[in-house]
Amino acid sequence: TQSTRPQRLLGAVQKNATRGDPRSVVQAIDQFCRQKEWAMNVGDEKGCILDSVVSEVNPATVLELGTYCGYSTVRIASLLPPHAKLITLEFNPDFAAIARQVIAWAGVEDKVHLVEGASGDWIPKMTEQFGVKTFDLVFLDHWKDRYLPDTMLMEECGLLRKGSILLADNVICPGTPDYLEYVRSSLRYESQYFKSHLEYTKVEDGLEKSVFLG
Ligand SMILES: O=C(NCCCOCn1ccc2cnccc21)c1cc(-c2ccc(F)cc2)cc(O)c1O
Ligand SMILES: [Mg+2]
Repeated sequence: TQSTRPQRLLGAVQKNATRGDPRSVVQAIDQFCRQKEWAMNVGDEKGCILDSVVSEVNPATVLELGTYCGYSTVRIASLLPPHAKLITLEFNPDFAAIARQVIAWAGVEDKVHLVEGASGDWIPKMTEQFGVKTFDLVFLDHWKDRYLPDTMLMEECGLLRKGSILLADNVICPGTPDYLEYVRSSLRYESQYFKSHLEYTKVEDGLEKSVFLG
């Protein structure tokens, strides 16, 4: 039977990356996606912007919406302080199964809690299920038409505090126009656009960083 792209990506990690070395896992995935098959990881160019935001925020609690194969999960987890927690949500069970193995290969499983399900169902349960009061950083990288409703849901559930950072991928390509309009016009957010490119291509894309003002 045919393998899937995530399965082939995992194979490239197991072949080319060193167990327990998150940076080598990131490099192996980027090499696979540049040389073999494109895949929707945040990628190396936007990944550097992600790294700088994570390092600046130095978060104790992180929520990632959209795990896919775990590329950004590994990038973020490798930069977290010792007792920090990263909760990552993945809707597709096949993607989640691959991501668990990529995360384990990188040796960051102790910092990561991968949850399978839909953001609309899980966001209201974050506090009771994981004991998280608020998130210091949220990385939005799931269905592009869910960025806005889920941001409003996080506000309603009290998961954002004064200073919480939202970092959104793909605000240009595929695009999240309603989300961009909201965070850029709302008096409750201070937003900044980081111009970049769609992973592994020359197409414009970028990350939007928005600080919740409370
Ligand atoms: O679609 C994308 N990502 C989302 C995956 C599903 O996410 C579903 N999903 C994951 C948790 C989760 C929780 N609740 C609901 C849905 C939930 C995505 C797409 C592209 C892209 C750009 C140009 C193209 F020509 C084709 C594709 C690039 C990206 O960087 C992306 O991130
Ligand atoms: Mg993305």
